[in-house]
Amino acid sequence: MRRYGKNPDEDDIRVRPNRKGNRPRTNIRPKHEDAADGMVLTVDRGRLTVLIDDVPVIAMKARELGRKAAVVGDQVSVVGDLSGKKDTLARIVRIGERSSVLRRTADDDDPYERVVVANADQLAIVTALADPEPRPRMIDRCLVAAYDSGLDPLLVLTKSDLDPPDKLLELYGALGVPYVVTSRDELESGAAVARVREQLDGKITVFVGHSGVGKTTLVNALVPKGSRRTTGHVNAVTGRGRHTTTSALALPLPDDSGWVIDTPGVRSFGLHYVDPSRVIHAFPDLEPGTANCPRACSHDEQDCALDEWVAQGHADPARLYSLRRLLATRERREGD
Ligand SMILES: Nc1nc2c(ncn2[C@@H]2O[C@H](COP(=O)(O)OP(=O)(O)OP(=O)(O)O)[C@@H](O)[C@H]2O)c(=O)[nH]1
Ligand SMILES: [Zn+2]
Repeated sequence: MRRYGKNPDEDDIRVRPNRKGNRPRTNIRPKHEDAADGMVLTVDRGRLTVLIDDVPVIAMKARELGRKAAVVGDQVSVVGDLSGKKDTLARIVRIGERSSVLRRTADDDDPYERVVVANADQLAIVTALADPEPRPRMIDRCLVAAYDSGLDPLLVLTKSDLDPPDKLLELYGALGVPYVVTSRDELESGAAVARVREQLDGKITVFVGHSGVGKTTLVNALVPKGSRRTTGHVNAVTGRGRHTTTSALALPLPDDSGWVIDTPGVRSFGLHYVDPSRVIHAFPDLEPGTANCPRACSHDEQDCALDEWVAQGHADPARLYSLRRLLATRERREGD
């Protein structure tokens, strides 16, 4: 016999005995009416940390959700033990509609796309100006991922004490990507942090960058220990640091001024899924020129109407050149 109460299953639509008789019960209850809403901070081997009313709660996905995975940044509804106490495990019963999804495939040939982060507004592409040398193709691939996902890109150029940013900025000038430049001195004085924060204000920003570019240094400066209250506990639970986790981790900026989502180990983005027609949305000056393109035009082929559009003076040739350079990064080359 199934009993109501101990482990209430919200899908159960049987009429609850109404001993007091003062509240009419219906057997058509909304699903999971008592669920609490929160945001996924990190995922570790099927265990998700969800921030609910400032309390990090460990939860797993309810079976009824099927194959759909909840990812960092997802807004979810949770039932069960929400105390956040050790060894408790709540259940995620609903994943909210996503305003954006940042996807990648492990490889360009890998048709299985993974959603890395949901609901982010901005992608901060962290690149060192030297040590390690900047890799423009890697930056381009990240830009394509941002444009494809509908995230605003932001270039964060670190280590300007080692090399000036001029050359790189020239390369990205035509794209009009916003940027901030940081150096060791400015990190220490706080000037760099203030400048970066300005760009993050009120937004959910995903930080990507490959090893050694200074991402950890920057994130630590942006999100000081004191404002990690919520995730200090998480770290103890997920053991981040003790073993490597493949998940992103959401960290609150001080004074509720936004979120930083740190992504370990995203060296590049497999771009298997990218649809040129979504990327072109990021080029509103070129987009009208695609009206005469052949069907499913890659915008990087002989019959593409954009050459004509630019030749007629409707847009800057440098913009078309940049678009094509970005689209070309979909073909993986050695070193990507
Ligand atoms: N010269 C200089 N060095 C910096 C700057 N920022 C960070 N570094 C150094 O660069 C090295 C790498 O910095 P991290 O913050 O660990 O880089 P990361 O991108 O997080 O790298 P992983 O931890 O390997 O993922 C460290 O030795 C930092 O001290 C900077 O602005 N200027
Ligand atoms: Zn075209």
